[in-house]
Amino acid sequence: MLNNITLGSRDSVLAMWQAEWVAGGLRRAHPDLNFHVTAMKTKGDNILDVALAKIGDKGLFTKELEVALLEGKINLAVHSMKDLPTQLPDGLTIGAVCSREYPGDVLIAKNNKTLQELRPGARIGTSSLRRRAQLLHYRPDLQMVDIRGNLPTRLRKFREMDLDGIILAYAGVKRMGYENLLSQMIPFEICLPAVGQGSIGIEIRSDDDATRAIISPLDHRESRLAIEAERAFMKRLEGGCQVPIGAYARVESNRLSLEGTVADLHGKNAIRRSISGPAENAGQLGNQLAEILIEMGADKILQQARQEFGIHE
Ligand SMILES: NCc1[nH]cc(CCC(=O)O)c1CC(=O)O
Repeated sequence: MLNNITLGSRDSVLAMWQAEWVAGGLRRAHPDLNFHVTAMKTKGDNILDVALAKIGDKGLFTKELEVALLEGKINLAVHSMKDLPTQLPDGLTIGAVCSREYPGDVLIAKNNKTLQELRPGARIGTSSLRRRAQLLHYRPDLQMVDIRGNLPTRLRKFREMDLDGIILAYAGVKRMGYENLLSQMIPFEICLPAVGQGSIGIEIRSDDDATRAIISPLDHRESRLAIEAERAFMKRLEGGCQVPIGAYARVESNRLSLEGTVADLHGKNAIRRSISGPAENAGQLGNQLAEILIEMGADKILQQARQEFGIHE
């Protein structure tokens, strides 16, 4: 009988918040079982001086957890869905996708300015190629500055480097209790989120039916299908989390609508289309939307981005 369950998490404050949130949900669902969170460092946490896109390794924030999972040291791994590569190692699977937080990006800016109000040539901190590409498409005059690190570090750099603003995921800002710092919820028309952004996923061993059953109360069907569509879209485009791809899927009344974009790093070209269909065809819809974008030249934009930033997939 499985009654002591170990959850693995990265050791960042946000990751630990998320893991404790999952543990809390599991404790409410199973008052008779014991859950505890164990933290570990990942490669992405250790290498802080290199731009993320240049490290060029899928699973930067997940691999150590996956090894622990495969070795049986933990029963499940809690991840930000957006950090989880589309291709999981053999023997592992996503056992549950939790109810999604608002998935959009936000601006934290000096004097609470919006993107529109920023001074010409304003310096904006982000290490994400997706944010960079879409923001430059909206405001080509902006100067994008690479800042890495976890949320507290990025906020510190925002102040220390005297940046005009930084772009973050709303979900992280909310979970860390920084909502009072928000200057703008960036409209989806300007910036589509990263695939899976705002959702917490639980990874398990594929053959571990006991853990799968234990976590099933935390699975949220609409979020799971939406993210399945987004991940299929990204997989077809062969993008990791560090390519200029954005996507946002929603499920309403069992219909799924998906919007996706591929943008070049200078903001000159941005291809953006949407698709909708029955929610149970989530994966197929994601794949189809990717095909449409490829037809329009998305693969050329991505190829160029990979060359320019030396991304090795
Ligand atoms: N890139 C790191 C990361 N991974 C997940 C989140 C936010 C939480 C989420 O998407 O669920 C963040 C912070 C950010 O991008 O601002």
